[in-house]
Amino acid sequence: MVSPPDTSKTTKLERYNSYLRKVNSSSSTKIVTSTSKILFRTTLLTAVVMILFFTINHPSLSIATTRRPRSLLSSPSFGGAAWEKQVRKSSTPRSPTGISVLVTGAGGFVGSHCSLALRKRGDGVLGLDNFNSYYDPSLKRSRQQLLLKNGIFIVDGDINNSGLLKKLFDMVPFTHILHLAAQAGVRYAMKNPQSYIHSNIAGFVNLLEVAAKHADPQPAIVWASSSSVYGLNTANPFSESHRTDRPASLYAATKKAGEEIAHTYNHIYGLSLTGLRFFTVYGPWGRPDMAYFFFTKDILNGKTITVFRSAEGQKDVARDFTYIDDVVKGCLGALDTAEKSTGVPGGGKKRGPAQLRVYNLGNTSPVPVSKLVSILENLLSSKAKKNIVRMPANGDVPYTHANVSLAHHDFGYKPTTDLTSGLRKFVKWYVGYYGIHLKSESSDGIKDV
Ligand SMILES: O=C(O)[C@H]1O[C@H](OP(=O)(O)OP(=O)(O)OC[C@H]2O[C@@H](n3ccc(=O)[nH]c3=O)[C@H](O)[C@@H]2O)[C@H](O)[C@@H](O)[C@H]1O
Repeated sequence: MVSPPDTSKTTKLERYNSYLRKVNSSSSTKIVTSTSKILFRTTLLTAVVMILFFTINHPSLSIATTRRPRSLLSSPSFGGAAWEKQVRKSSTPRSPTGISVLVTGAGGFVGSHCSLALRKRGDGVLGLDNFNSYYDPSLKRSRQQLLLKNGIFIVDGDINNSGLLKKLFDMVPFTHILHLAAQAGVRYAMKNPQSYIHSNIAGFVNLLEVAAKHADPQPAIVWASSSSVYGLNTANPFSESHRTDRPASLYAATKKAGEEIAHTYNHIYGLSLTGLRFFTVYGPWGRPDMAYFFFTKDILNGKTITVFRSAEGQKDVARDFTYIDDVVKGCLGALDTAEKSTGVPGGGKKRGPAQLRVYNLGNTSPVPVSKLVSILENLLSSKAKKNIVRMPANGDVPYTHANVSLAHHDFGYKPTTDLTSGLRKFVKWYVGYYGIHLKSESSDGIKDV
C-alpha cells in the first residue's frame, strides 16, 4: 500500500511528486475504487491549494525550497522588531572613535575572543555564526552566552545566506568585517571535502559579493587564511614571500584559493582585504578537534593518544603553536590599520587602488609535538599512553615556523606567550569548564611545570 503524502514543511512538492510516482507505478492503482480516486483527487487539489497559499505568504521559503542547498533550509528565521533592536544595539560602538565590526564565526574560538576584545575597547560588534556540529555545538553556545553577557549579539545564520547578509548591511553601516567563519581542520578535509567548498569558497565569495555590490559603505575586510598555505614549502621560517602553490590538504587549497579570490575582489571592486595566516592557534575556549585539546581530554581519561613523528632522519613533527591572546592582538592590529575600500557601492568600478595585504600571525618558535605532550603530562599530573606513528599522508605537514616581521612592522605584532605558559592557561580553563579535579594541584589548581 502507498502511504499518503506528508504535506508538512518545505519539501511538500518533492514528496508529493515522489508519492505520485509511487502511485503511478504501483499495481495497487489498478484496483483503486472510484471512491479512492475521488479521495485522491481531493487530496491533490487540497495540496496544490496549500502550496500556492504557502508560497504567496512565504516567498523567501519558496525560493529556499527550489534553489538553496538543503543545509540552509533549516536556517532559523531572522527579522522582527526585537531581533532588529538586538542587531542595532550590538553593532553600535560605545566609544566615539569606535568601529563597527561584523564578526563571522563569532561563536568559534578565535571569533569569540576577538569579539570580546573589540567590545571591551568600545567597538560595535555583531556576530554571525551557523553553529554547525563540526565539533560540540554546546561549546559554541557557551561562548555565545559569554558574549551575550558582554553585550554582543550573535545572529544565527550562514554566510551563504545572501538575503540575511543583505538585510544586515541594510540595517548597519559596518566599517569592517572580521571574517573568521570557516570549515577548519586539516585532516577532516579527506572525510568531508564538500564542507570546505561550501564555507571556505562559496561562503567567502557570497560575503565578498554582498560587501562589494550591496553594502554602503563598503567595509574593509580582515579574514582568516592559514599557515597551511605554505604546504610543501621547505624554506623557513615561512615568510609571506615564500611559495604557496603546493598545498598539502584540501583545507589548505581552499585557504589559498581564498587569497586568490581576495585578490580578484580587491582588483575589480576595490575592496580593502587583509588575509591573516594563523599558525596553530590554541588557548582557553579552544577547538576540541585540535590535538592539544583532545590530547588533554584523552590523557585525563587514560586513553591512548596517537603522536605523529616524521619520516626517519627528518626533524620531529613540530608546530609554531600560537597563543590566542597574541592572535587577537594581531587581528585588532590588522583591523586598525585596514584602509577604506575604494569601490562604488552597487558593484561599480573602483575609484582607485585599494589595500590588499597578507600577514603571518605565528609565535616564531616551533615546538615538537612530543614536547607538547610532555608539557601537558606535567600540567595534568598524568602520564600519557602514547602510540607513536609515522605521520600519515592525510594533509598534514611536518613543520611550521612563522616569520612575523611584516606584521611587526605594519602593526606592532609581537607574540609574548610561550607554549608552557599558554597551555597552563588552557588547562586552567579546561578543568574549570568541564569541572575536573586534578590529582596533584598547586594553589591555582594546576601542577607547576
Ligand atoms: O595553522 C593552521 O593553519 C592550522 O592549524 C591547525 O592545524 P594543525 O597545525 O594541524 O593542528 P592540530 O590538528 O592541532 O595538530 C597539531 C600537531 O599535532 C599533530 N597531531 C595531530 C593529531 C594527532 O592525532 N596526532 C598528532 O601528533 C599534528 O601532526 C600537528 O603537528 C588547525 O587545526 C587548522 O584548522 C589550521 O588553522
